[in-house]
Amino acid sequence: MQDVKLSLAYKKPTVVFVLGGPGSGKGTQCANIVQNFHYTHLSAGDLLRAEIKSGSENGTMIQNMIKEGKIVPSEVTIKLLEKAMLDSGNDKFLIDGFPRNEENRAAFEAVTKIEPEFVLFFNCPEEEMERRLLSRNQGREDDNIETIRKRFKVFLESSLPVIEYYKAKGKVREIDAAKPIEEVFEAVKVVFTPKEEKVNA
Ligand SMILES: Nc1ncnc2c1ncn2[C@@H]1O[C@H](COP(=O)(O)OP(=O)(O)OP(=O)(O)O)[C@@H](O)[C@H]1O
Ligand SMILES: Nc1ccn([C@@H]2O[C@H](COP(=O)(O)O)[C@@H](O)[C@H]2O)c(=O)n1
Ligand SMILES: [Mg+2]
Repeated sequence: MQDVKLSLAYKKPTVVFVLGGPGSGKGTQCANIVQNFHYTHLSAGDLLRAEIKSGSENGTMIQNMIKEGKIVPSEVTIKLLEKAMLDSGNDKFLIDGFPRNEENRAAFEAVTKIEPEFVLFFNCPEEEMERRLLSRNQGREDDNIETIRKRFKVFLESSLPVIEYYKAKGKVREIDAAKPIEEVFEAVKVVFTPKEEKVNA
């Protein structure tokens, strides 16, 4: 892992944290951003689910945490993110669903020495997020009403403070995520379009 750290420090990658409640549309919008702005999308949740499937020694622990809507220890998630960043060959990343709590945030900064360029925050009412999750139909073990309620609680208690932390630093770009997918992406595009292009448009 030392090589990974050295390489990431050398390349000074651009990182955008993509945050928002469960079902706010992070993954959906990241897919759109990738097509238009040459970022690599890394979903912390997807990496953890892949780790379970791989039969890793941490698999059972991760599976239990996800079923309970709990946040996996940072050490595990950061190792997966670092490896995925290095394997991608890119130097621009959308890190979706991370940092999820203060421990995630502080550990990522300490280990990688990377500060996010900005934080994209999809703000969406809970009733709308619940509707979306209950009709997602992707076979996720945590898309049931019992776990969804736990995930909402964790979001309010542990993830929102991270967003507040970055707000105080002027790094949050907030998007109204309750609108239809295309309208949300129109607002996202404005955030990713360089200032000089906006002036010339
Ligand atoms: N703006 C939108 N309007 C209506 N449905 C949406 C919108 N954005 C996403 N969806 C749908 O809502 C569901 C959840 O979206 P998505 O998986 O992108 O959310 P997420 O924030 O990544 O969720 P999670 O935190 O659980 O991974 C999907 O079925 C998606 O198609
Ligand atoms: N930083 C993270 C991100 C996710 N998890 C766990 O995965 C679950 C699903 O995450 P999604 O972003 O795909 O919704 C989440 O509820 C956590 O259990 C995590 O531990 N740490
Ligand atoms: Mg997602």
